[in-house]
Amino acid sequence: MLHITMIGCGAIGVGVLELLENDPQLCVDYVIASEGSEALVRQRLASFKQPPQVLTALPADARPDLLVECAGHRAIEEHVLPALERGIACLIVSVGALSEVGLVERLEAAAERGKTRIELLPGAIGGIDALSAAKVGGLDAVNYTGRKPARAWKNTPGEQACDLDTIEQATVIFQGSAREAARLYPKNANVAATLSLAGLGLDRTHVTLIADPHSDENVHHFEARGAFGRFELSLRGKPLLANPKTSALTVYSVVRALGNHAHAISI
Ligand SMILES: NC(=O)C1=CN([C@@H]2O[C@H](COP(=O)(O)OP(=O)(O)OC[C@H]3O[C@@H](n4cnc5c(N)ncnc54)[C@H](O)[C@@H]3O)[C@@H](O)[C@H]2O)C=CC1
Ligand SMILES: O=C([O-])CC(=O)C(=O)O
Repeated sequence: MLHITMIGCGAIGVGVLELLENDPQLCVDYVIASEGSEALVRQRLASFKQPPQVLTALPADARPDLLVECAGHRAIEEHVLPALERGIACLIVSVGALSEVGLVERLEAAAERGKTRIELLPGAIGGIDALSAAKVGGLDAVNYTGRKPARAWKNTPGEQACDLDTIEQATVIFQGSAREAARLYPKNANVAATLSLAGLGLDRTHVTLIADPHSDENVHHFEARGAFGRFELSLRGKPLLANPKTSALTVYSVVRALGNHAHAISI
């Protein structure tokens, strides 16, 4: 059985715990919550048969097989870097955090010192295997378009680009590099950052973001061209009820990745 520590227990975390509850090969022993939110998280987990222990930091003597981050950018600094130094393998869902200058190098150095590994999860997007394989032969262009319901862009610079409450047509709220998208839209830039890391990098991946008042899906579309040929992928993700910014596929991506570590065959 694999012993897991989960960082963050919001929309993704609860979804993952629900799906793992009856898996005999995976056990989440600890959930690490942010300071002050422990009681709320315990309440969220009250209906579980064997709820994980809720703490604000991993105990010094804990030695999980895997640590999975489902929390947000700050948690990488707070929990993932120290865990890597301790030799704990980490799975990261907040891939957008890696667009911060120098963070990739710090994660690599911490994993090397701890003689362990970091796995960046595909989350809300697919085709990352094909894109990173295509990169081996050389890529010429990667263009990504993220289209979400207007309400998903609340509290982002999208509010300055248009009136999200009254737009009647799908409206482009951003066009530029993945680096700029990550800076301006940190909570919506995970897919752009993942495509950049697998493909052409933050400066050469072109991003378009759209607020769509008629959509209730998170639509991720990208096109890649290179020596391998060309492919495009369009993924119409259903948002989670608990957080409309997050696609349900992200939960399944975490469960798949954990299962691949525990089961005899990984796919
Ligand atoms: N790779 C991908 O495709 C996607 C990645 N994400 C990332 O996953 C993260 C979580 O998403 P949701 O569960 O929908 O968000 P959420 O807001 O529902 O839940 C996040 C939870 O993490 C907790 N948290 C925040 N900082 C923490 C810290 N430093 N230590 C411990 N707990 C902390 C919060 O209190 C909250 O309970 C997002 O911030 C986003 O960056 C989200 C969607 C797709
Ligand atoms: O669709 C999602 O779940 C999240 C998303 O767009 C992103 O962070 O890039």
